Amino acid sequence: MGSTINSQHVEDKGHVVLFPFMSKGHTIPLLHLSRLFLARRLRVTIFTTPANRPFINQSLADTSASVISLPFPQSIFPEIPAGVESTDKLPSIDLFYPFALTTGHMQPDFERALRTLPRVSFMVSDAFLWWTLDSADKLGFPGFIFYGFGNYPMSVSKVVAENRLLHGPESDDELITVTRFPWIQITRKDFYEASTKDYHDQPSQSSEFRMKIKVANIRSFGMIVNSFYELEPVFTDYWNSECKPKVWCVGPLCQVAQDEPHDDHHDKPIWIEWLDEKLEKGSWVLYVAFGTQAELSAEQLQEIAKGLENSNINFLWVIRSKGTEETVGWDINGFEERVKGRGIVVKEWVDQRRILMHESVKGFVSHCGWNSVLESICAGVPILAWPMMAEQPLNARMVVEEIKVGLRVETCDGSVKGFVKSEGLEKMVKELMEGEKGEEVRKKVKEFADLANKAVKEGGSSWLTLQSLIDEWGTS
Ligand SMILES: O=c1ccn([C@@H]2O[C@H](COP(=O)(O)OP(=O)(O)O[C@H]3O[C@H](CO)[C@@H](O)[C@H](O)[C@H]3O)[C@@H](O)[C@H]2O)c(=O)[nH]1
Repeated sequence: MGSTINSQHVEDKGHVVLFPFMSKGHTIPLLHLSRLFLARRLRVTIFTTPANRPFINQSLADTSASVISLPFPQSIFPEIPAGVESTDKLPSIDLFYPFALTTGHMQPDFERALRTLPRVSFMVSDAFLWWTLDSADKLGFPGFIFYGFGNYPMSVSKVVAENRLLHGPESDDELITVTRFPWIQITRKDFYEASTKDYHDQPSQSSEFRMKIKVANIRSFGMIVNSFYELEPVFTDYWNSECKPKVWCVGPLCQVAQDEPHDDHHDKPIWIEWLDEKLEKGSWVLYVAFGTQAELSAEQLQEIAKGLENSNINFLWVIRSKGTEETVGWDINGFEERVKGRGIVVKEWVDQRRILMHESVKGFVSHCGWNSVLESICAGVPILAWPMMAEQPLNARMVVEEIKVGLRVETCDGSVKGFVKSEGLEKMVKELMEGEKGEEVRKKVKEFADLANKAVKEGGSSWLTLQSLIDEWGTS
């Protein structure tokens, strides 16, 4: 899992094309995967768009990966502002479907560029870029898809859909037993479709997108999954014995970064210095962050602030929500002043993995984006699960009920995506950091951290799976 892969080391054991979806949570793991291919002596070409290119160039600056950017098409949907080329820059995540559908217009440019490349052995592209499978088909190389999440949500969703389980109950909060996995109970609110404004307002865009993805699934030669066998053996076995296409678990991909050195003299952000100080004093810190997509209301942000303030726990809170200072009644400066010495708020991009790996960090309040879950597991940090959208409610169920590496935040109406009052947060933060249940999940997450580490080491399950993928499809 070396981190420096320069051109001298790369022999031509095949050529892989990668096309990540334009969203950080989808791009970051595929950049890690590209390092793994380079380390196994494959040539790598990554496709992206001009506005996303700097992030990719910077992430892979020390490698020989080639990056090609294709113009992002003018959207036929007027709501998508010109210049927006990634989901985190959308004015609202409600525009996800128009954005994703717009990418389809890149297909001609993609195919023109592919025709100029050395022979491609295989492609790994995000399933959200369904049209790339068409291109692979036309140009005669196998295409694999990547979703960015694990086998648990995929398997549960499949069983729920096939058995039309969401059609039965009268209320969105009623518990439904997942027939094939009867120890799991879900509610309609665990699913994006059934409970969001987005679905009801844009049923045609949503179903058009889902249909395209379904076809891409059928066309693909397999799914590359950012997970490891030992984390979800039941769901991986279920998928590979009863469903298609085959899944290849090659993660956790964030482990690729585990050997990356940090130049502490030249590269030490103030929040890492702050964590160092806490560590010196023997104090524990709670990390609070909700990924790159979640949109929290000003009201919800205020409740978080109050809950953290009242908890008396040390915390590092990364905020990306728009409109914090501007919102009436939200005095973030006053809040920072009051919690000075005990808590800090960061409004910039952070190296999340570095924070989670810091020895002072002993808990993570997370929206349960799959990358955050894996990064927390790898760092041995237990999670306070607070799912907000997409497959996050299912990830939260897995974290809390299946692998038991976290607790769930208390919502005021008890539902999976309900509003969280300061008291509900304060209570569960204390339980995670100081309580008995917190201690149990802390112990459990360390066991999985160990398994994750073994999975990616030479001879481990993910290491072997990647090798068999390359042996089967790599050599051109
Ligand atoms: O300041 C920041 C903010 C984020 N990150 C990284 O960005 C990624 C965020 O990914 P994730 O935790 O999965 O959250 P989202 O950005 O919300 O991810 C989207 O994509 C995921 C993968 O498909 C899904 O699981 C989520 O539901 C979906 O919201 C992680 O690697 C973080 O470490 C940073 O390094 N610094």
